[in-house]
Amino acid sequence: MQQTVANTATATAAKTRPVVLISDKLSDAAVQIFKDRGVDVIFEPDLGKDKEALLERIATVDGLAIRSATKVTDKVLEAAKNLKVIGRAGIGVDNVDIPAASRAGVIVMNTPFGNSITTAEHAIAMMFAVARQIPAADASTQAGKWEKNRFMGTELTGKTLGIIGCGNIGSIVAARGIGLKMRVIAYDPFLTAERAAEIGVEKVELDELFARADVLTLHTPLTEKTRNVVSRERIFAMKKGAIVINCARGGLVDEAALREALDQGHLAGAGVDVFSEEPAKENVLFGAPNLVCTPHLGAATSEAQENVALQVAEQMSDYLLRGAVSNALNMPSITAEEAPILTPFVTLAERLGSFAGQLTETGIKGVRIEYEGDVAELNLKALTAAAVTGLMRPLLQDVNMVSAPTIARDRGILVEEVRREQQGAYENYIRLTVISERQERSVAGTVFSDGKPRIIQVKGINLDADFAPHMIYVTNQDKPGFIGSIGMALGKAGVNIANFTLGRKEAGGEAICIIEVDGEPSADVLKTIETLPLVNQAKALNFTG
Ligand SMILES: NC(=O)C1=CN([C@@H]2O[C@H](COP(=O)(O)OP(=O)(O)OC[C@H]3O[C@@H](n4cnc5c(N)ncnc54)[C@H](O)[C@@H]3O)[C@@H](O)[C@H]2O)C=CC1
Ligand SMILES: O=C(O)C(=O)COP(=O)(O)O
Repeated sequence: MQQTVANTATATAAKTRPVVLISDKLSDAAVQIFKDRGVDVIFEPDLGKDKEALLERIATVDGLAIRSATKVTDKVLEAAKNLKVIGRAGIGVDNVDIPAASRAGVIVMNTPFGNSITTAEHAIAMMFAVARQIPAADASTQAGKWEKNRFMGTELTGKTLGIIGCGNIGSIVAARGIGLKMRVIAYDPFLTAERAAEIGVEKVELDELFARADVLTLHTPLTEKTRNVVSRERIFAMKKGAIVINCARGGLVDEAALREALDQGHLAGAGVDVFSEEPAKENVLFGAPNLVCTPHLGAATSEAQENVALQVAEQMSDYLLRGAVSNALNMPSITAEEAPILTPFVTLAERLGSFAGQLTETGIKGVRIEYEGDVAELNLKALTAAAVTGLMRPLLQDVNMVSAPTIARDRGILVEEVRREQQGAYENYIRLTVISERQERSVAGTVFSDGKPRIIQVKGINLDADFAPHMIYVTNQDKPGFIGSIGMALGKAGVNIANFTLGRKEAGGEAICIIEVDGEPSADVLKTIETLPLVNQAKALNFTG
């Protein structure tokens, strides 16, 4: 697909000047860059809010530059007959249906660092605004009330700042918190003990973070794993008088429960920049005591807006005019000449990484990728980047092949690459081993002559399976009755088995079973499998998008 996409873009450039539609409020700096580079621009800053008009305007353009107001749905992508690239001038891409974009052959790029300092500063500003009730005190003072006794605040020095999501923004917030003499604790499954020590935060589990934080601040992307992470139960498990700050995404918090906690005085206040529905003209939170709200202003400084606008215009122009790809979330960064040879191995490496990433729950210390046979002669940088991207993507929504190696390095994740001549029966063989705090887990694959990647080994156990959209990974004991019991359990739950693969260490020993199913298995189905007598573990694996 990479080559097709790249060629299409270059071909367009050869014929006519490509056209980019800007459907959100981007800095004028972007328009200038596009024009200077040879890209025509349609600048309609309010278009993102008008779904019907967007469907119409998107039909013929080559590129779409957006912020968070434009929702790029399946429907929008369907209407976009000529679209090659979507550029997000900012970080979060939860407003873009990336699997749908991939399916449509449209690259999605973002600007992963341009607004992170600004957003971290907003979180800190919100923390002070809430701790000292500044907006309410301001309104009261300007109303001539002089209510000196009404606005008793909270001192932040010595208090515990709990950070959920210690990536780019979270670690800047941590540094600022430490500067304010706060004790900083963080929950982030990708934060290693070494990285935590380096940035001066104490790594804790989620429940402990909720129990200890005086101020809780959120800095994770919105994914299916993070949605509602600040749940009712967790809000009420917080200390009385604690503060919640959300400058990440609205869907991370149970807004109704937060409202109740504020009304009851369980929480002393909250600072909310982002809402489950935006624009938030109405919200259950509005009117709650000591609630400070801003209309998604986290990235709203002229510095940050200039950064992201310039960057997105440069990246999009580079792609549309030269086929060069950077900061793409759904496409490896490789040249058009390399693409046809590398593509099947990039897919294999990314899927092996994703396989391991979906099974890893504790901090990752390192990853070793061994290449044997023909594949060892290729551009291993791209392949390793693809493997690391796959590994981190289950948790880091925004990771891509360009940023993955840097992110891994920043987080102290050691990436080891081993190149070998062919050793066994396979002409090409890639084995990926994840070294986590608790264990080592390896998965290996190959690309057959049909160009399709296959799983051929897990934890040293030979088997043979496709990377299917929905799979169940089971570890079990190799004893009679296992296949029957699992088949019965799935049948009873109405789950259709498309394929079933087994492998074992030795007769009667440790075994692995990979089941391809039609549709995503529910948590209940996985629980049922896990309670079967011979089963040790059952996990869902997903290879869509
Ligand atoms: N309010 C605003 O205007 C802005 C909001 N944002 C939001 O902030 C988010 C974070 O941005 P960055 O720090 O640049 O992203 P990042 O990718 O550098 O960091 C996100 C961190 O969250 C962690 N994480 C992932 N799943 C997790 C989970 N289940 N529990 C705990 N941690 C988890 C990741 O390991 C990672 O370290 C963005 O995705 C975006 O949604 C970003 C910019 C502006
Ligand atoms: O970059 C992000 O993730 C943001 O949330 C910023 O959103 P915005 O560009 O201000 O609509």
